[in-house]
Amino acid sequence: MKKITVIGAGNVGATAVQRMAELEMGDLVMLDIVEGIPQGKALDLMQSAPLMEYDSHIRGTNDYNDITGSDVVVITAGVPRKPGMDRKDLLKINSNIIKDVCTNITEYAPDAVVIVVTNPLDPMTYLASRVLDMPDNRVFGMGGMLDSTRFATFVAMELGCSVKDISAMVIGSHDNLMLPLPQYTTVSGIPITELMDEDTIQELVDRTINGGAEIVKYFKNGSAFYAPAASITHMVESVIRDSKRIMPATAYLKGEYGYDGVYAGVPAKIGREGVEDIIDLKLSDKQKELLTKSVVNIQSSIELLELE
Ligand SMILES: NC(=O)c1ccc[n+]([C@@H]2O[C@H](COP(=O)([O-])OP(=O)(O)OC[C@H]3O[C@@H](n4cnc5c(N)ncnc54)[C@H](O)[C@@H]3O)[C@@H](O)[C@H]2O)c1
Ligand SMILES: O=C(O)C[C@H](O)C(=O)O
Repeated sequence: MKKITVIGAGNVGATAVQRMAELEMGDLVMLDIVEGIPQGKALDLMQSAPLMEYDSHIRGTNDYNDITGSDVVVITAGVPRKPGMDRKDLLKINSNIIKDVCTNITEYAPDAVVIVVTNPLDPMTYLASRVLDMPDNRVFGMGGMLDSTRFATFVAMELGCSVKDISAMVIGSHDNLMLPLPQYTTVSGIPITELMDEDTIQELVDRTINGGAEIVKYFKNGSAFYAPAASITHMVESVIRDSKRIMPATAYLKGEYGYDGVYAGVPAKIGREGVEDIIDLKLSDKQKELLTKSVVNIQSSIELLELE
């Protein structure tokens, strides 16, 4: 059995653990700073196993000793935004949490592949990679995966077709400057540019960009977690099964798309080693311009990080 740890037993973390247990992806450890919460949620999930028929063991803990030997560690620890806030408003508070969590991962699970989920996603992934002191390919973020599943959902709603035939691609930052790519978003191989007019596509693009805020507005006191947990599960599965699936990931760029030394969302091959390859897509001039804005925005957040 593989060992998967999720740090943060809140909405996203606990839902991801539930999804991964139900798929029997491995034995799971759920760690949180609050005493009792991970233990109680883990026990509750274990008591679902006879009915849902999974043999994954789930341990809830506050002790980093329990993450030793993890193959994958997912970081969901952190504060979610409330209506009226940007993800960027969480930079300071969540930086401190990422530093604490990553210092412990370095000590207790130095061989794991680490997937960052905490917002603001792109600078938090950069920060995690600096604290973790691991090869850059073993640290990446989940953001574009969620944005792409949202885009796919809206395309299916618009066309009245099955979501199963849709493959969507969103790159760039996981914020208002993300870049949904219609020419690489297909229905059974047919680009949506062949199936809808420009105005309709733009409406779906705008809804995707505002997808997180749309949910925050409903909840009032937190953010999305079902689709984020599904996105985490999809990425972790590709690592633990070494499936080498290609999906959007917040990866460390070393010249790809013309950028160096920054984390941003790009299509990547995900396997046992983490990010095993990055696909350099051909973009239109307008898309290149928008990607630059997105990356410059990530860089400006990185500059605000207090790195030793
Ligand atoms: N990247 C994405 O696509 C994406 C999607 C959804 C949510 N998020 C982000 O994920 C984070 C978590 O969201 P949520 O809805 O689960 O929030 P939540 O408040 O439900 O859960 C967060 C958990 O983190 C724990 N925590 C805080 N500090 C900790 C520490 N130092 N060590 C261990 N645990 C700690 C809290 O006790 C809490 O249980 C937020 O920052 C949110 O913005 C990102
Ligand atoms: O919107 C948020 O703050 C949470 C997450 O990044 C999302 O896109 O749902």
